[in-house]
Amino acid sequence: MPSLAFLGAQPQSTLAELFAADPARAEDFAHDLGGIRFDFAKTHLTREAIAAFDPEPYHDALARLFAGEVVNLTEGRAAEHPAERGFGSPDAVALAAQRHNRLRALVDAVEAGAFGDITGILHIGIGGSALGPALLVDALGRTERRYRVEVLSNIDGQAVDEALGRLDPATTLVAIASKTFTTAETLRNADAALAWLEGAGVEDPYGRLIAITAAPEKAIEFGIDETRVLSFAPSVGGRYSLWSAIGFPAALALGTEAFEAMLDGAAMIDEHVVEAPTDQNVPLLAALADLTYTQGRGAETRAVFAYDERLRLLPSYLQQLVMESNGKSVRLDGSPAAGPTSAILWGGTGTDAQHAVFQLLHQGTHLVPVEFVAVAEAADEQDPAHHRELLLNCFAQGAALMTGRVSDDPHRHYPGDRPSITILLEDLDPASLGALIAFYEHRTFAEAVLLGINPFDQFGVELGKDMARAIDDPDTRAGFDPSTRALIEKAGL
Ligand SMILES: O=P(O)(O)OC[C@H]1O[C@](O)(CO)[C@@H](O)[C@@H]1O
Repeated sequence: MPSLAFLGAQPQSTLAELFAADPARAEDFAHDLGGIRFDFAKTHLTREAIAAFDPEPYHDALARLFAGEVVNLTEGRAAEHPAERGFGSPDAVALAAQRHNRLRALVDAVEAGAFGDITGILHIGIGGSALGPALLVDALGRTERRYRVEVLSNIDGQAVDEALGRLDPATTLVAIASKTFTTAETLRNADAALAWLEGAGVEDPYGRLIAITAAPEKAIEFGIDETRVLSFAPSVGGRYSLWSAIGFPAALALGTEAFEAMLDGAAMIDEHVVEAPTDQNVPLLAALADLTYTQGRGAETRAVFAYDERLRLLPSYLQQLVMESNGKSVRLDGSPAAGPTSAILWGGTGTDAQHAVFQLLHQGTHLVPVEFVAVAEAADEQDPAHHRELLLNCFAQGAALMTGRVSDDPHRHYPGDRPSITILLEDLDPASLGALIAFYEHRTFAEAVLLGINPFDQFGVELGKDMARAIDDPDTRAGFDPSTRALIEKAGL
C-alpha cells in the first residue's frame, strides 16, 4: 500500500525560508526534459519530503501498467494507452502499431483523392473523443493546417449550426468518434451531419463517414463501411485516447509525421518515469507537490494558466484528464479515501486571466497552487515584442505570488508564499506537446497510485446519463422529484 508519510517530513517553512536555506534550490528543483523545463522551486516541496518518499509501490504500479496487467480493477481491464506509444505487452504494442498503420493508410487515401476533393473534416465526439483532437489541432495546426477541422461535441443545436456553417458539405469528411459508439450526443450529432450531407445533395452521404471506435460492430450497424472504421482497443480509456485512432483528425490536418512525433514525445516521458529516480522523476515530483497541497495543506483547487494562445484548450483538456480520473471518494478496495483526492482543476489563459481571477490568487483566502505553462519560442510570424511581454508577465506572476509585498494598509498587503509550478517549453511542436500531455497523464497516474484510487473508471458520469434517459420517458419521469418535474413543465417538455 503506498504511503503518504512523506508529507510528515515536509517542514512547514515558507517559500522564502526554503530559498534562503538552500542556495541550490532554484537549480535543483528545476528539471529539463525533452526540451521542456519543469520548475518546482516555487512549491513547498522539500528535499526531506522527497527523500522520505518510498517509490517502490509507485514503480510496482507503473510496471503493472506497462505490462498490460489489469490495473482498472473495477472494470476488469488493463489501461493500454502506453501501448499506443510502444510500451505494453508485445501483443498490445503490435496491435496498436497495426491500427496506426490503418490510420496512416486512411490519411493517405484522403490525400490521394479517394473521397474526392476534401477540404474539411467534421470531427464529432465528446469528452475524451473530442478534447484531445481539438487541443492538438488548435495548438499545432494554426499555420500549416492542411484541412479545416471542426470539432463538434455539444448536443446544443447552435453548436451544430456553427460547426456546419464553417464547412462545405461538398468537400467535407465526417469522422464519428466514440469509444462506445453509444454516446447520445455523438449519435444525435452524427444524424444531424448525415442530414446535412443529404440535404446538400451529396450523392453517397454514408460514404463520407468515418468511424473511430473501440466498438467497430456498432459503427458498422450504424451504416459505416468497415473499410472506413478505425478501431482502437477497449482498454484505452477515453481521456487517454488521443494517441490512438481518436487522433485521426490531427494526423490528417497536421500530417502523419507530426502525429508520430507526438507519440515519440510521449514515449520519451514513458521511458523517463521508469528510469528516473524520485528526485528527478518529473511527473512523480509534480504529484508529490499536488498532494503536498491537497492532503497536506487543504487546497481544494489547482489552477493552470496557459501563457500561450496555442495552448488555450489545455485547461479544459486537463479538466477531464485529472478530474474524471481522480475525482473519486473510494479506494480500489472500496474503502473510503483517506482525505481529499483530486483537486478541482480550473484555469485559463494569460494574460487575460490576470485581469479576471488573479485578484483572488494574490489576496483571496483560498490556497490555490498555480501552474504556468509557457513557450519560450514565439509562434511563427508572431511579433517578438508581444511574446516577450507575454513571457515577462508569466514569470512576474509567479514571482509576485511567491514574494508578495508588505504594506501597512491591509488592502494593499500581499501575503505572498503562494506556490506555483512553471512549465516552460523551448518550442511548441508535436514532440513537445506529446511530452507535455504524457507528463500530465503520468502525474495523474502517480497521484492515483499514492491515493490508492482507480484513475481509469468513471462511474460518476453514469448516473446522470441514466437519469437523462429516464427523464424522457413519461412513465419514469413521474418518479422524479417535484422540483425537477416543475422545471420540465415550465420548459414545456
Ligand atoms: O467515446 P465515447 O464512448 O463516446 O465517450 C465519450 C466520453 O464519455 C465519457 O464516458 C463520460 O462522459 C468519457 O469518459 C468519454 O471520454
